[in-house]
Amino acid sequence: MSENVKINRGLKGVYFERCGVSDIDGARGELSYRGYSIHDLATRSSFEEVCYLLIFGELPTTEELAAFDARLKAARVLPDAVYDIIAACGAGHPMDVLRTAVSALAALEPAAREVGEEAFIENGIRLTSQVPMIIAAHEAIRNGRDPVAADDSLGHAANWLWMLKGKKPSEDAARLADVDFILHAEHGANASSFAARVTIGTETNLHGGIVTALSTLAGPAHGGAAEDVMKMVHEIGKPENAAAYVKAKRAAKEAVTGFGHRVYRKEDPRARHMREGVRKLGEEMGAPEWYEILQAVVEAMKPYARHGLNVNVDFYSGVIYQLHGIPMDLYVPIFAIGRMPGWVIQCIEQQRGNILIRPLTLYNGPEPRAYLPIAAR
Ligand SMILES: CC(=O)SCCNC(=O)CCNC(=O)[C@H](O)C(C)(C)COP(=O)(O)OP(=O)(O)OC[C@H]1O[C@@H](n2cnc3c(N)ncnc32)[C@H](O)[C@@H]1OP(=O)(O)O
Ligand SMILES: O=C([O-])CC(=O)C(=O)O
Repeated sequence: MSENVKINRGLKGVYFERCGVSDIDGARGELSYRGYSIHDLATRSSFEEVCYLLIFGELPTTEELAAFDARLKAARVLPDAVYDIIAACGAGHPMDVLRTAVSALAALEPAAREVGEEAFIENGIRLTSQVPMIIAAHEAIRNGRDPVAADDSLGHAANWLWMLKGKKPSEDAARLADVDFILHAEHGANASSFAARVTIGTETNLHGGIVTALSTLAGPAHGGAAEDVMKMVHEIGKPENAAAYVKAKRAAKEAVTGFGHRVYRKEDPRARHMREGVRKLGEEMGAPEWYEILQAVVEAMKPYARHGLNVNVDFYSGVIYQLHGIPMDLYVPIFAIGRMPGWVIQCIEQQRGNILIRPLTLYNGPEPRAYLPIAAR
């Protein structure tokens, strides 16, 4: 019987559910949220509007957006105990600190234990505001500074940069962060969202799902890629070294980070917005060499572009963060800020008409055998 079973390792190409949130056309390299092209959203929308769209299914009216924005701003609070926990974890990787702080919120805020659609929406909005606060507070505390209080005159992206740096960002910097969050907001059954759905499938609360998602996002095959791309760019050093770097990686059969995707066979449609951001920002800041190194890597990868191997969303984002003077270990947490509404809606979708997610593994261990007492082994 076992010979006839088809195993889908990594669940490649398996549909496990229907979902009306985002549509990824891997063959054409297209992405939309609730029917709206990612290109329209990245150029014309705001992160707050995209959060509303993802969670409630429609673009908001002016009044709906104002009310939603007020809910996000009202949620910009953290219990004192969370600041103490952040301080105690001070030297840890920011992603570990973020996950620990979100887990602590589950224990500290009684509403976090509630389940059901309304509770998921309320807690999802709360966490969407709290996640950037935690990351910024950790960055301040580990550098011996007091956390910067949120500024309610600023939108989500500008407020995040304000809390991180303690100075008001330029309009361009805030817009670039906003676009980055929009591009990262939702992506179907990616590893972290799928993991969150497995957790919610056991009928637990939203915070449990988000802690799972944060754990899963952290690895280099998923959210950790932007940090690794930046390390790669530093290692390459100058554009003329890119070809030798790529050749050595491929000879060693190692992945070149920032390339490849489980679903896209054309370029990841999100990459073009980040590429343009790197090019412009690099020129404005008198540091065009980072863009040149990235483009030299793209050129060097062309001979290996079988199976549609192209850059993904995180190939360019690291350089943008670096040009803004953001430490490398914050790159994965920044992805988490953007992905919050995607995780929230995936958890909501899972608990609507929930079914426990529990696939099978095909046994290939020893044949049945007799138990031997320890003295006889
Ligand atoms: C936001 C995100 O999570 S996007 C992804 C971020 N991650 C990265 O950038 C890390 C580097 N990329 C990778 O490790 C992979 O591309 C993954 C994990 C993202 C996807 O992996 P898979 O779905 O298993 O890749 P896929 O089946 O499409 O691979 C096809 C072929 O391309 C190769 N390939 C895939 N990615 C890369 C890469 N980055 N560099 C070189 N070759 C690669 C595979 O080895 C495979 O070759 P083969 O057929 O000769 O064995
Ligand atoms: O969809 C995936 O597998 C990974 C990805 O691009 C994302 O989560 O944004």
